[in-house]
Amino acid sequence: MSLSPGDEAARRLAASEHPAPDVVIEPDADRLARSVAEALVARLAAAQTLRATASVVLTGGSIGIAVLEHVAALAAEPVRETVDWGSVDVWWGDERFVPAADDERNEKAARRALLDGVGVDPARVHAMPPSDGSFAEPEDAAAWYAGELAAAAGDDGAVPRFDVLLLGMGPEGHVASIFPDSPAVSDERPVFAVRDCPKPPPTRVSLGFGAIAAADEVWLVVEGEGKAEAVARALSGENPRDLPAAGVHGIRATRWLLDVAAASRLPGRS
Ligand SMILES: O=C(O)[C@H](O)[C@@H](O)[C@H](O)[C@H](O)COP(=O)(O)O
Repeated sequence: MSLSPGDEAARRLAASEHPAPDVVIEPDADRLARSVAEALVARLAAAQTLRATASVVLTGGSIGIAVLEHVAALAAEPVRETVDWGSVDVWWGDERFVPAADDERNEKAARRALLDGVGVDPARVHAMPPSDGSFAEPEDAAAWYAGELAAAAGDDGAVPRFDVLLLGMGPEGHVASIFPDSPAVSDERPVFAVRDCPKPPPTRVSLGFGAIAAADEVWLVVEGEGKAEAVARALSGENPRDLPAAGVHGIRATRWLLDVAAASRLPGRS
């Protein structure tokens, strides 16, 4: 008995457990950042038409912050969709465990790029604690953040269902602060401390694979030739222990949002 195309797709989806990732390629890093910003505004606005609130998990890194800068610019343009930022829950995928005023903080960069200019509700901005806050140790900061996630999740469990979870990726395939062959790849907690991180600063707090998988959509935003090999390996099903970016999936969608350079090692692209 031959399967109809719809049956075949359902069979593949069931077999794959996760929807197949989709790949979007933009000409360069700036147009990638703007395209992701437009898509993020549309997705959050759409979520708010359904339930008045929306939730996003931000990432650090250069392209992650560039996206926020473009979102801020869009907020100043007469656009089709508008986001009620006062009803958006903002979380982080990872954070450097350094003083709050340190320029290395992902939160500080996100506030400067977007949050301080769009009227977010302070009670809905869920920053991971700094090293000069209430917690002297990153493990305690992580435990507190796990409580924040669980409180927001309510009956849904340990982690709320995020509408969009943004991730950058390092040249060796790390996402958030989950690095290859590190304890983080097998840590099943939703959030944990990371020490001796290969990317400075060395001490961080990071979501784990389980929390990332709670997102409705996971968007990996990657630019540059230096990451092309890792992109190709991730999309060819590499072991997440060796290449963490290969191990992240959204419930409904996993989107690889690339510039031409980062996509250059994909089949048919070189
Ligand atoms: O805190 C961090 O450093 C980020 O969360 C990290 O995971 C980042 O997204 C990647 O390292 C990509 O960074 P670039 O976009 O700057 O290459």
